[in-house]
Amino acid sequence: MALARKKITVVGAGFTGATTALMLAQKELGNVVLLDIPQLENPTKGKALDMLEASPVQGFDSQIIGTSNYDDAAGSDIVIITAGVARKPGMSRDDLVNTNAGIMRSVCENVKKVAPESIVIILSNPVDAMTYVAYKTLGFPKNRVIGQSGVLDTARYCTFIAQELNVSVEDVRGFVLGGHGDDMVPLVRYSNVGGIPIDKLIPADRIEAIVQRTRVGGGEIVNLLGNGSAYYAPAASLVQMAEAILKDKKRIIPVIAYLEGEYGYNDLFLGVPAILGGDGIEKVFELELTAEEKAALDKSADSVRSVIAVVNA
Ligand SMILES: NC(=O)C1=CN([C@@H]2O[C@H](COP(=O)(O)OP(=O)(O)OC[C@H]3O[C@@H](n4cnc5c(N)ncnc54)[C@H](O)[C@@H]3O)[C@@H](O)[C@H]2O)C=CC1
Ligand SMILES: O=C([O-])CC(=O)C(=O)O
Repeated sequence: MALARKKITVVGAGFTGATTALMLAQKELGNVVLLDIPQLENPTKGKALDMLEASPVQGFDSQIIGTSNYDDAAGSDIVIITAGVARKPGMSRDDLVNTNAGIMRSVCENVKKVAPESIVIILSNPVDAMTYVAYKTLGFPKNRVIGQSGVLDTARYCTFIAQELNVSVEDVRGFVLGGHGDDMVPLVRYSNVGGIPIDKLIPADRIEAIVQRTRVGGGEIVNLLGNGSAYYAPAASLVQMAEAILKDKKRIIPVIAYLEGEYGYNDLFLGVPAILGGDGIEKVFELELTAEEKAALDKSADSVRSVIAVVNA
């Protein structure tokens, strides 16, 4: 019996969605369906065909199709949602909430019909609140609705640490807790380079500068691009999450998870370290935090709660 390839649908064929589709195919994680609105059906088909035509050169055998028809997404193992508007200089992610909540609801109404068994990963901003909207609309169990922020925020943090020390990014470990906003919480105490705690390697004022740069890392790219937001590192982050699930790798990755009592929060989606495997979020880790770290996390949780209040109004 032939083993079937996995099927991954990427909703939203803009900068992040298209980049994600190509990276998924290059890694041969499955066949890819790239889906956008009917008005953009031809450009979406064109992007998908262009990617497919890279496959003989790069030697990957994943199929990629472009569509605006949810029937093509039927039976997807993973659905990645990037649909929505991106911010421009001068805007915060939270300014996108009303527009993107409407888009998220309509996308999820379709996803739950055609791919009721899928694991859904949300990228659209403000992502903690959009993951909440997706969860409420989909009605899927909490382990199958996951938001992306921590992989990206941690990647930025690790990039800056590696740059500071002029060492390989491969040896930098750390993670960022909390919401995907300017009060996210890079956890310095749990960060190391080659096993050496970073406070033994980098002076306190430079660590603080790295933490601050990480917090506004998305805005730094928005200001440089001028008309949109980051997409290469966000796409790479989505692909790492999809790979962990599709290969049941059981990686420990920071993800936006639904919390029911963890860290003292309820009915809230927030970035926390978790095991990501074949069942989606398989376990959330509740770390011991100092009073200062917990206060920072509370502040971040409050920000997310205030955006969720807007979508619940
Ligand atoms: N969570 C995170 O770490 C990150 C989140 N983002 C967010 O991801 C979202 C997408 O960003 P980009 O790809 O750069 O934007 P983009 O504007 O390039 O692409 C968005 C795409 O969504 C499509 N779309 C809109 N409504 C749709 C619907 N109902 N169904 C299907 N497709 C629909 C648009 O036609 C467009 O092609 C934004 O909200 C952005 O803020 C971006 C980077 C990182
Ligand atoms: O900054 C933005 O608007 C996009 C995003 O979430 C990021 O790059 O972290």
